[in-house]
Amino acid sequence: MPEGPSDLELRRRQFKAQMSTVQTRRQQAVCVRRAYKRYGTKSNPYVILDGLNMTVPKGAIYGLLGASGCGKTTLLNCIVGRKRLNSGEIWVLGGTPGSRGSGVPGPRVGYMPQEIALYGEFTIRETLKYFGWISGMTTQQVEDKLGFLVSFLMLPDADRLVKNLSGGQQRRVSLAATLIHEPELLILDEPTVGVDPLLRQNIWNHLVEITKHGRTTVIITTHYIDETRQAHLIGLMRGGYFLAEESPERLISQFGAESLEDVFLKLSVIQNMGKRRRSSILQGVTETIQVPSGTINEAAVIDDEVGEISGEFGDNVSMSSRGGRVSIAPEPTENAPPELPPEEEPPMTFADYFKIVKLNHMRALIWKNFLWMWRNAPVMAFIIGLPVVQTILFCLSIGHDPTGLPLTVVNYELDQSEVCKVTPGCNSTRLSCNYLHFLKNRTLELSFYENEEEGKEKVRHGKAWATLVFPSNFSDSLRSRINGGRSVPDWDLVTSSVAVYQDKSNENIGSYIQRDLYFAFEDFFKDYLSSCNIDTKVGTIPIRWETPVYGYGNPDFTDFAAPGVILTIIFFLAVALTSGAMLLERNEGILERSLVNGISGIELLSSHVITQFAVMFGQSAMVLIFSFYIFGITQNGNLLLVIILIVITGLCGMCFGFVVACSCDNERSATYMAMGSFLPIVMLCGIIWPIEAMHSILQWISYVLPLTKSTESLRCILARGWGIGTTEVYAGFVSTLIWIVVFLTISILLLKFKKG
Ligand SMILES: Nc1ncnc2c1ncn2[C@@H]1O[C@H](COP(=O)(O)OP(=O)(O)OP(=O)(O)O)[C@@H](O)[C@H]1O
Repeated sequence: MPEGPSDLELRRRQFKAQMSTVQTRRQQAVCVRRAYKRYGTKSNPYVILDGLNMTVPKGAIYGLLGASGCGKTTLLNCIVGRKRLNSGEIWVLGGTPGSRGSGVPGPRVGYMPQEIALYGEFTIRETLKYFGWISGMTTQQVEDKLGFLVSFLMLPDADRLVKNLSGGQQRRVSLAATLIHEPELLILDEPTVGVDPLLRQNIWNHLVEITKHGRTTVIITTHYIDETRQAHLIGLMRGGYFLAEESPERLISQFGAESLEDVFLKLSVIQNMGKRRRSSILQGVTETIQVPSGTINEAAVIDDEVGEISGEFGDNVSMSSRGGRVSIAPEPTENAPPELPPEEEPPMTFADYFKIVKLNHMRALIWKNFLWMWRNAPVMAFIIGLPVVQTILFCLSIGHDPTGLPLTVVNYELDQSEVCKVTPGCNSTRLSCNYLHFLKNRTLELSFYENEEEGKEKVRHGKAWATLVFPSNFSDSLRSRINGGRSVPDWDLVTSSVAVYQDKSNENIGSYIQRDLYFAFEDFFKDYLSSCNIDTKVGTIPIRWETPVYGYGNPDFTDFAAPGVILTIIFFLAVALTSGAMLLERNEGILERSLVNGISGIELLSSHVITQFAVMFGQSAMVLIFSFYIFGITQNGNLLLVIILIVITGLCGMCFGFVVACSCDNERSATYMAMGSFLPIVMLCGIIWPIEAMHSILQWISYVLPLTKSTESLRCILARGWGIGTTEVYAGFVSTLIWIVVFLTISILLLKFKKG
């Protein structure tokens, strides 16, 4: 008894020819017309899609075949709305991908990219939960589907971490994540790579099963050409267009070939010859290898001459069979036609502006981010601990007075081999030694030499920072200078001074030595005057230093630098953390996958802001505790203001991190961008040196940098105890908030428009 038509054959018969109009194209699952896509520049284009037409009827399994690098993934990315065509049209499930109301990208589409695109630190269950949640499923629905997928795809225990699975198992988890929410359109980029033949057959059976009722459509790319025999339609892609778009059986029978591989080979030969010798040879070739009329895209063969590729080929019509125009489309049914998205994008209602985030998306994203942090606890501990380490290093190493600086002394007042000893009293003849005693108290290291040349030699060789030379009658001359009044001879004025030969190559050390010499002299002189019963005030310069209005009598560079350093640490660690997390997400393909599932740029950024806010809060708290309570950095202001300023600076850093991640394609360029911005910002925002000392043009640049105003503001709060009512203080808050808005806007625009 003859066997009846198989299930597959019955399904294929449903795809019947009809005229192609915009309305019929919108009825297809996917319809691509005159797609042109190039990479590279206009002057040096690398054309990937060159007038490609494609028609995928609803309920079909469409096998997309072509050599590696021919542009299959690019085409699929354009279909799911992640890449833009340079010209041409695409309808997906009746709408234009990316337009409002089309539902694409969104849960109507399931996209399995070529790369694994999963978090290695998640278990299979957690992975499916994440993708289920973002598609609007409940946890229970995910659990119900999980069991089926695990057994159908022969996955190991659902609580195994993805990173511990084999490559093939990981691909199957990726497939499960695409199937979990039963989308209307499944786009699978090489799902069967690394899958054993039995499971491959199971996957195909499953695809046949889910497409049976016409609700689900599948586009699948594969390198195993012959497995697409089970597809309803296959498109053979080469050189930027389809050589053929037909049912596999028809192709095989029309070409008299044994396999689809043979068909592809023959079509490729025809295309090559066409390219070499143009259409004139077409006839000969088709005669030789008996190519059936109406099968090949002749436009593809003779493209050089005709120029415009037939817009009708995607409707499964060759130029030679134009009379009998057909297109593959589902048979019109008695039932009402499927509901299509609106042709024009509906205008935004007032309420739409407030529906910028979906709760299920936010929940899934935040849960995923926290789970990632939890699974990477050592990394997170390092990230939270790093600012503390930086703060400790800063407080211990920057701004303190240098100690133990070596000086050489040549004292001609001493007899040969006499040791320099303190000799108290008004008539002391060793006042030089008394002065040197005060110098030693200021932690300078003194070493004595017999003559000036030897002392200077030490300075020249970098062994000492200065040499001091005391004249032989220093004490007597000094006394004469004090007692002589107007009649002091010039000679006594000269010999009562100490000559200093300094190495001033180091500005800071040079200044510290000068300061110590002055201060030590003041102390010595007061001591001397009191031993002579003279009022010590006579020995001071006639300027009285009263208690400072702000700060201390002996200013500390640590206090000056601390506000800028604290804000820089918080800002740049937030940059590193955010850009790192986003680049990881993007480079592993998870970002792309989430965006295809309908996650918006705003949702993605908001979820990162929320999760990393928690991290930043921890970082800020630790920095505050260490700076103010352990190292005692001056804090005269309102602590709440300090906390708010530090937190919004971290937020600003986070937003800059988004810009870095969105504008750089890999970690290396992100590192360059972060470094490239770090150094100028640190130099110009007044942390190291007062802005007033900069070149006037740089001062202007400095004022618009993100950390300048906030550093000044924090300094005013900490050192002066000013409140938010002061211009200098609120300017820091306003400038930081403006930068947050600027960075966020740039990131959202980059996420939206930076597509291929
Ligand atoms: N962003 C890009 N910039 C420049 N060239 C690109 C870019 N993406 C892809 N290409 C190039 O475009 C061509 C088509 O790439 P595509 O990934 O679409 O091929 P494919 O058919 O999917 O290949 P395979 O089967 O190996 O996955 C390749 O030569 C690739 O190098």
